Amino acid sequence: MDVLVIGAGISGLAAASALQQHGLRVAVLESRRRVGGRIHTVPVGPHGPSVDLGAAWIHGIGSAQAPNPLFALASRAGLGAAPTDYADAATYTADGIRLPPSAVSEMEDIYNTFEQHLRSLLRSPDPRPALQPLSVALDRYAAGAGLSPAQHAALAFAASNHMEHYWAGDMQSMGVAALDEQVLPGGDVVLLGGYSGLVGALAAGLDVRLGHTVRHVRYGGGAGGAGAGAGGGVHDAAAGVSVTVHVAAQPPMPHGDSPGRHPASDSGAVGAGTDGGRLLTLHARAAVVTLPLGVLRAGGVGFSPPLGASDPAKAAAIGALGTAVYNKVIMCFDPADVFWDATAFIYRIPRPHEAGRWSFFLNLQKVTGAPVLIAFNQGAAAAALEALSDEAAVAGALEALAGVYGGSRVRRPRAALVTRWGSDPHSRMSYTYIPAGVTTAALDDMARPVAGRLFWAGEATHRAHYGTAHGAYDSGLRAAAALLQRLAAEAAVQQEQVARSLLQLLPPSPKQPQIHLQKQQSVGKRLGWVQQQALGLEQWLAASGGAAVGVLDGAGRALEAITAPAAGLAAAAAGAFAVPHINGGVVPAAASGIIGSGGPGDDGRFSGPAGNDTLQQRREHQEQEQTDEAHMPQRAVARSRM
Ligand SMILES: Cc1cc2nc3c(=O)[nH]c(=O)nc-3n(C[C@H](O)[C@H](O)[C@H](O)COP(=O)(O)OP(=O)(O)OC[C@H]3O[C@@H](n4cnc5c(N)ncnc54)[C@H](O)[C@@H]3O)c2cc1C
Repeated sequence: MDVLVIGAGISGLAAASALQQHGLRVAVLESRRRVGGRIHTVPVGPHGPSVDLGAAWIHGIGSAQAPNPLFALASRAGLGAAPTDYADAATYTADGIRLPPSAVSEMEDIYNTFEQHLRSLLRSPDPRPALQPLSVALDRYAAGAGLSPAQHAALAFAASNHMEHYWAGDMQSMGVAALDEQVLPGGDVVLLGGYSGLVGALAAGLDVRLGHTVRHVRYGGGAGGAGAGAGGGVHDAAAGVSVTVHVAAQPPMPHGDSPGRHPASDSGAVGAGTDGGRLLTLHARAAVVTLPLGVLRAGGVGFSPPLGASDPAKAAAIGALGTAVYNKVIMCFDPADVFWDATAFIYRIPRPHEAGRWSFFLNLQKVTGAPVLIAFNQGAAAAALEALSDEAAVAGALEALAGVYGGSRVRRPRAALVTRWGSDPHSRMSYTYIPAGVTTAALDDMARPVAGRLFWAGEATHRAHYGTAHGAYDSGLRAAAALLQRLAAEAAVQQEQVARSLLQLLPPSPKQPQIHLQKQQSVGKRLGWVQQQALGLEQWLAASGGAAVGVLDGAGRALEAITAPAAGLAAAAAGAFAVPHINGGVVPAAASGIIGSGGPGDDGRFSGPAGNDTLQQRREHQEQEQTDEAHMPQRAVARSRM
């Protein structure tokens, strides 16, 4: 296996898909019994309409030139989408008084000015204002701007609607730096058939292993990686990564969770091994870790070496970033029972002791035609909701609606679903927020690869679009690109070493090219994964004034061409040859170490000036030479891809 991707959420699927497209062998390890993670579309009740328990909106479809990648993916997959307009709303007090448009408009104006003020704080050279809690910033702003108590209260409600419902933390917990993100243009849409259509399209053709709960990740350091050389226990650093997985005893159900289990909880799949499952260790060259921040923080997945040793900043970010809880109470009614406004949204200004509870409802009937009302709760209110039974949670939502519409008008839903993302063992959160005292730089810490073996993706690793599905998707592509770049760099180093070995076999003068060509082919076969390209070699031998050694991969594809400088063999013989190094640099090498008359014997050993060293020993010598010669003057070198 080349790469193990941990987690089959949208970030893991994006990474796996990209890596597989580049020819790598990839397995995705997923603890749940379904793909999608925090994206999960299910019917509300038997034969009910499909609803999203997790992500529902594509936030900002982008422009024609730069579309939101998820919107582009949805379009390619033929998934329908419907826009939502947040201004298409009815706003009520908790006692059912509807605010006139002028009051709503005044409230929005106050909020917009406040938001501009916060953005100016982000641009301030003094970092401290960006670290304060949003609630403190709001109170200070209200005092400074001379807002009346009514205006202050209106601003608090609008800020809750805009900020708490978007980032899902409480104003007291979230910091001003939360605004340091990018918002894609084009307005928001919901996917008509649900978000799971997107992950289904991404997962097609991938090797996804459901019911595989990762318990431990051992990793070594590739050359030059952060943390390289840190103690990895029994794990061989050069081998890449070893992942210990608990495989659930029950056969995974690819299309979802078992009937009767609450769909948002998936609680049965992370067992302690008591369910008769088995432990398995898988090996790969590298891994992409997409574990949710909540799972990382809970510590259920171990890392060797510990992340705190390999990347202290990442370990600190895992502890510092916020794990927001956002929950939905999804109620499906008989079409004849629809009692609420025909607007897309219903906002309710909560009573002071309700702390933002039951303040935001989405009317799916306006958006998709389904007679469904979704109540959202965030932060502490959402966490508290998880302790309630489904019946009690629905009763709370209906009671709030009764305050708005009158008890006699409110009907009971025929089916309902209540999410509990905070206690879901596979996520332990809804999404990441930026707490007071923290900046979005922590998200970069989350994203940084570790030891050249562990690449990180997931919404908590995206500085510009954290907390979103498109940010998660994009982070998967970013991690895949970094991993590919790393493997390519390592391959280049290996190719360079092979090229050195090939060059060692060249004759002092190119009088007997065929003999040495055969020897070189022999080396190529012994190396297993590389063959020298005969044409390039013949050119090299024939020209002696500079030509190319080509290296092919096992499938015969050209990986690299290493071209000698114009002076070629003559220059090399004179002791000033250079071969390309990763990232366009060069590693100079003395002619005496490169040009020799030896070649591989039948036993695979080299003979010649360096004695009877094995190929491995010779490589080690060469590595030592590289180190010793690092300060030698460099000559021009050309590097080309064939
Ligand atoms: C209620 C709610 C509403 C949301 N609304 C929106 C929205 O409207 N728009 C939007 O853009 N975003 C929204 N989001 C956020 C969005 O859903 C996430 O940002 C995104 O889905 C995260 O994807 P991910 O791949 O980073 O993580 P995940 O989807 O969580 O994927 C991680 C995967 O790792 C698996 N895993 C966990 N532990 C292990 C283990 N030990 N071994 C193996 N696998 C493991 C998990 O099961 C999961 O499948 C919402 C989220 C929630 C919860």
